[in-house]
Amino acid sequence: MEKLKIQGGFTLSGEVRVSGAKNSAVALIPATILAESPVTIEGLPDISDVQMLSDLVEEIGGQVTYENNELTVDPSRMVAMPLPNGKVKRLRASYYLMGAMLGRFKKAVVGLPGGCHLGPRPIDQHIKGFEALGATVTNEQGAIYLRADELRGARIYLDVVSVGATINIMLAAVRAKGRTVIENAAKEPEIIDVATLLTNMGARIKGAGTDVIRIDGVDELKGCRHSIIPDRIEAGTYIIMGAAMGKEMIIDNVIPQHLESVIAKLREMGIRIETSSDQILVATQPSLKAVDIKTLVYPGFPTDLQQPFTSLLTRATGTSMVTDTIYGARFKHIDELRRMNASVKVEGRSAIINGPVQLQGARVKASDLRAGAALVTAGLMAKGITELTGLEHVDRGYSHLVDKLSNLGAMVWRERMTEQEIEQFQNS
Ligand SMILES: CC(=O)N[C@H]1[C@@H](OP(=O)(O)OP(=O)(O)OC[C@H]2O[C@@H](n3ccc(=O)[nH]c3=O)[C@H](O)[C@@H]2O)O[C@H](CO)[C@@H](O)[C@@H]1O
Ligand SMILES: C=C(OP(=O)(O)O)C(=O)O
Repeated sequence: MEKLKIQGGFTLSGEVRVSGAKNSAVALIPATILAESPVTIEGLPDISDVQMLSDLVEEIGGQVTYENNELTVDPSRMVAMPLPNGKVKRLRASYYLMGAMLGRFKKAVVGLPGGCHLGPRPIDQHIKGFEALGATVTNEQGAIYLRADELRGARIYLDVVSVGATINIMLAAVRAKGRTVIENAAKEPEIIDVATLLTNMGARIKGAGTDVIRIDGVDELKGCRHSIIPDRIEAGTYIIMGAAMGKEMIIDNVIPQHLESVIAKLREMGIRIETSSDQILVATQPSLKAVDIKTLVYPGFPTDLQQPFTSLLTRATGTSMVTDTIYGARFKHIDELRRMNASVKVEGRSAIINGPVQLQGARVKASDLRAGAALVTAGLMAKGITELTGLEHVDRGYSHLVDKLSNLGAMVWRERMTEQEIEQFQNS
């Protein structure tokens, strides 16, 4: 087990290249199950969620090769092997195995997913969608059993705008008979990316990226090559780090339109930001203004960036409020920020931050992926050394974090934890 150490206070400059999008990758890999011949995905991030999903695809008989961030899956010998336990519990996106296996085999057994603990994360809308397509769905001892004699297109109105349900229904519906219409669909860029792959495989999908998606089912899908979109959340994390500590820092391989809500807020704080077609330049300023943030579905401010943004707001003058309308309990990082001298309190779905304060290095623990990103951001800003544990969360979503930050001039490194530290960590 390792911990991350950060000696804070160093200016960040130079260029950082963003990796492929985690939330696309974790859907694109299960989507390969639907093809009859090999699918290649280029530009995948080196993160544990990708490793986990390619292992799961291998477990059901996929032949997987992975080299230079390029994954090829030959799905021709796959079978509908039950996956009730094990790796499926270690990430959220294992739920996409349900839609993909249901589409291809008309049956699946997949354990309930894991992922970040952000309060309740039900999958009722996924199940409602599968049932509308004609599947029988039961929950038996923590695993979802799906079976259908035949999948038939249907009109599905999502009661909650859900990224996961939108993609999962799309994965099953591409192999249903007739037309499926998903209403009140999520509009995140990752949904367009998955629809692009499926379309290249031969699927007929219209409207991905809008709130009505129409899918005409086909009898067969073939292999193809697909290049993944850049990770807007990883990019946003580096922009926030640059807003805190950057001197003309450049974020490369980014689609600035994916981050308009974040860029607008940073400009409101007084941060200098310049955008070009695939790069963003960010430079901090001596004094930053407090702002309020409310997370919303895309294109609103992403919930996945509210935690690192909270760390940045400790430097702003005045009172800021961060309200998470997607996950009302996504505030486990706040206690840790307090250990670092932040003046933050949580009231209901909001965190209230008073600044500016000088953060101090401390021993802190990442309770989830973006809590980790928040604490790394805080560590970069802090006086002294910050020690971060819980790196298994961070490794789910940040490719080569230490190398990328070191190249920007940060003083950051990983160290093996002692037996005593591991015991303390496990008991905390
Ligand atoms: C692997 C992946 O892509 N993860 C992202 C995905 O998670 P995920 O797909 O889990 O998030 P959803 O968009 O489904 O969830 C949005 C909201 O809807 C609720 N809900 C969702 C489904 C459902 O069946 N019933 C229900 O009530 C959730 O509890 C949440 O409050 O979108 C989230 C919201 O942008 C991001 O934080 C995650 O990084
Ligand atoms: C919540 C997240 O991931 P997951 O849905 O995979 O847990 C995230 O990426 O911030």
